[in-house]
Amino acid sequence: MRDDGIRMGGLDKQLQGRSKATLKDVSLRRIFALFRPYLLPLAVILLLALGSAVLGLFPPLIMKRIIDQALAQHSVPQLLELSFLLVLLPVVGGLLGVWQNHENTKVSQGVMRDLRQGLFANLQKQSMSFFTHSKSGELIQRLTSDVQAVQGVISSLVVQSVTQAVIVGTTIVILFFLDWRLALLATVILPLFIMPVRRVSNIRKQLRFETQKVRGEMSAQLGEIFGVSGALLTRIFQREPEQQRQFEATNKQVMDLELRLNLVGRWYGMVIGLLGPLGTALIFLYGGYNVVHGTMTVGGIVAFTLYLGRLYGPVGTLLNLHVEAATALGVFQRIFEYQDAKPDIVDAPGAAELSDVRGEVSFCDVSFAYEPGQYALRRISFDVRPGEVAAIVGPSGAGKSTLTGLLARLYDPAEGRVLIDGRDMREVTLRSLREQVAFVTQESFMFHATVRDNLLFAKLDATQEELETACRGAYIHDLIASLPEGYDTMVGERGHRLSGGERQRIAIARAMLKNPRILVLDEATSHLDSASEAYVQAALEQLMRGRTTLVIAHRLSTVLAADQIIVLESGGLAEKGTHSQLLELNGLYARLYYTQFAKVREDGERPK
Ligand SMILES: Nc1ncnc2c1ncn2[C@@H]1O[C@H](COP(=O)(O)OP(=O)(O)OP(=O)(O)O)[C@@H](O)[C@H]1O
Repeated sequence: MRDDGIRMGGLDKQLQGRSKATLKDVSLRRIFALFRPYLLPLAVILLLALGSAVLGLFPPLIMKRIIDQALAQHSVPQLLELSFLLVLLPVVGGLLGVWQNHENTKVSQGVMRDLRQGLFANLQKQSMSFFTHSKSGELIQRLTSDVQAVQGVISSLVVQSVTQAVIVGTTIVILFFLDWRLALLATVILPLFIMPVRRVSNIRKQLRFETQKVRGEMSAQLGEIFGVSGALLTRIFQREPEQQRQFEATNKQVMDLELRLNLVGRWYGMVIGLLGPLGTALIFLYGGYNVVHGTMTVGGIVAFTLYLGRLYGPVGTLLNLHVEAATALGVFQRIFEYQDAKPDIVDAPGAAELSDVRGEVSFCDVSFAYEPGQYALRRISFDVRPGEVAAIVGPSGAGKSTLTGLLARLYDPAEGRVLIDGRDMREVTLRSLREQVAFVTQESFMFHATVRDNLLFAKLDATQEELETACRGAYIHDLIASLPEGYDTMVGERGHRLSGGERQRIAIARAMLKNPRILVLDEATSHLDSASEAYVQAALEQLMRGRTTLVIAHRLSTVLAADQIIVLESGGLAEKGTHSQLLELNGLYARLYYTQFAKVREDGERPK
């Protein structure tokens, strides 16, 4: 016990030091607010619990009567009657218990559903920067097992605390009613056990927070390692042993934390366990003395010790509840953290609908930084007229993807404005803006669902005819039709059963279904063979027809066909103009042309 105490003291300090930085106090009011929609079932639960508590008060009194009256008077009818009551009361209590348990589960499951729903809704509102800063495994952990972890506490917090308090209260009254001196003796030892509870609770709260955090890290690790891309990378580089070691380390951390969590409070549990025997011994000593002197009956002592069980048991439970509830606060803290995450890209107050879009895009002095002070784009200005194609070129890391991301308001510029048809994007609703913009990137994500579902993602109410028209336009219909179940064929996670070019063409069909005015394309670099690339190219040409297009260009034909070329370098606008204008300048574009694009020409493409 001493050993635990010493260890706990060290840990206590260590965790308290850390807690200042990481843990805000989670208000109980906020937790109770979760139960507001369930006031009626809660009232039923409390009534049932009170009923059980009151029923539980009778057996010791009945036993007292059996010993002191029925047995003393040798009355068999009285004995039968009282024994029958001794059976009847627990049966009724048991039935109430079953009902209460059912209501409990309904409320706790309801609260958990609400928590998950709220978290999910808030995560859906977050901008892309939230997701680039989080690990998906960790998000899943908070939504699932963190929420699950509060289940036990939800019912204990609400129901147990009240019922146990009622049992303690009524039992103390009865004890004093039976014999005030004995009652005093039985209750004076209680404060001894209450004192350390706060400290134990705090340590457990911190440890629970830590444990869930490490569990979150573990989920994140697993999500990456066993995701298709991660699994592939691991196998190619044969990093299985290292990952095994990393996992072992996290796994051990979880185990150690759980062990510490279990250890803290074990000695305390043992002390609470001593409460009953200690109290009973005192009562038998003092009560027995009174029986010897004829001032108390044997039935009185028996009833008294039975009530003691009803006093010490619930006191122990209440104290433990405090500890358990505090432990759960650590988990609530993690859940609330995500519930409180404020989305940074939201509709401005009074934002208007963007309708009848012509498709004019303007960047006016736009600067952007992912991290404060580190600009990924600096003072970019250009205009693209409706239906025009702007090719964006530049060395790797120049800011091409960042620039296109601003167009769908995945991020907001730090300075300057992005305009569509002369209107600042931030003045229109996100929904109406994003309806007008479609992306086709190199990595075309497919959900693990049928081809049809993946297509319908772009337009939920599209008819089969619309799907087929789009797929024909994207040169993918024949392939889909040849799959075993046609449009109802499942595609694996990330569409891995389809080739890169096929996935891209499905993505193009998806964009066609969406039918936006503005298009953002990230051209495939080299992972497509020439036949596949020809299909993708033809599909893209169909898609671009009549739409304003910003294309991160890697192909010579694209830059040649573009109405203007925007050349980026280290986040700045280096040059802009047509192919021939830029070649004349003999600057960065000319250099790129002779190194990057001329290489493509050697591969068979011919400049016009
Ligand atoms: N989520 C992010 N957080 C922080 N920095 C980022 C993030 N995404 C990109 N960057 C940085 O911003 C700069 C521009 O990146 P961007 O992806 O826009 O370049 P790019 O021109 O598209 O490159 P590439 O042709 O290699 O795809 C780079 O320095 C990059 O490291």
